[in-house]
Amino acid sequence: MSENTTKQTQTESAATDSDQPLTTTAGETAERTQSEWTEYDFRGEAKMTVDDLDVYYGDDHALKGVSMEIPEQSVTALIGPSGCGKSTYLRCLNRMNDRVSSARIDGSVELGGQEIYQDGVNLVELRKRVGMVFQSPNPFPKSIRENIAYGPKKHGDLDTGLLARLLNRSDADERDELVERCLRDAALWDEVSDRLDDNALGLSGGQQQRLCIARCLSVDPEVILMDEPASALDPIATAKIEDLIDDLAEEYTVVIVTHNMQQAARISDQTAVFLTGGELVEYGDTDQVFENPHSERVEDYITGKFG
Ligand SMILES: Nc1ncnc2c1ncn2[C@@H]1O[C@H](COP(=O)(O)OP(=O)(O)OP(=O)(O)O)[C@@H](O)[C@H]1O
Repeated sequence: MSENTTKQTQTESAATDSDQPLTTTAGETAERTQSEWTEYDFRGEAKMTVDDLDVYYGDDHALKGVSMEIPEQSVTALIGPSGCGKSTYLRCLNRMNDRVSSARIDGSVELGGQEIYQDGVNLVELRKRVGMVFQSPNPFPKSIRENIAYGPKKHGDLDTGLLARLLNRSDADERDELVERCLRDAALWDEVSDRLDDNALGLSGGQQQRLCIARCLSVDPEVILMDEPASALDPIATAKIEDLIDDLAEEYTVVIVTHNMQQAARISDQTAVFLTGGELVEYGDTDQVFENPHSERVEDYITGKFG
């Protein structure tokens, strides 16, 4: 890194003032709190800022003091051996762990400068802004069209009824426009445009996963969390999802858990490496993490010496 490179440490990240723009400050190096921590200069502003996050499941301390900033409109990959806490971390970003009765979460997670763990946060609204795509495609057993229209209808985001008529539009026009836009954005339109009323469960696994991404887009999220979205897919379907993720990052902030290091290297802008025990050991530009990791343990993991 050059001398002028912005220095970003966990300590600095923790000190980010929510009243200030969430950008790094050039030329400063705070004392490192973790010897293996990476200096990281990301481009753009932080969409999410995680500060000193601990997660416990009962007595099991699954995540330990994790701090990191997630830059907007980019792909952040989370990698590490099984059980190191990647999914736990991902689920903290839209409070999915709230559903686990044994889970206790300490620390702070901000979305656009707003604390998501404060009292009074509307979880439905939060999960609209921070959507999630799971490992196994899980479309509703409904038509392709209904899969997309369901969320906005539920949230009242479609101009239906009186409002649509005042705008001189029919409910069907509103819905069909949205369905087409989301399917196009998820690179699925050309494959399904002539069978929108077919049951979504009749699609291939890769198509179902792109439909789930289209469904996630239908409520206009800012952040898309993906938990191994291609692990159940064949190489061709995986390549389509990877291309799609690349396109999505032009507009959205994407955070993806993957077991596949080549995939992380191919698609992400920055990579966070978690190691056993729930520690975030290294976080940095993807090329740097894979080609020149600061941490010996991360190097051993990446070169396959363990994990
Ligand atoms: N719902 C839960 N209840 C209790 N313990 C859990 C729960 N979810 C995860 N854990 C524990 O937390 C730790 C981290 O699990 P997590 O699934 O986040 O890891 P991971 O890195 O995503 O693993 P994998 O790559 O195998 O999916 C593990 O010890 C796991 O057993």
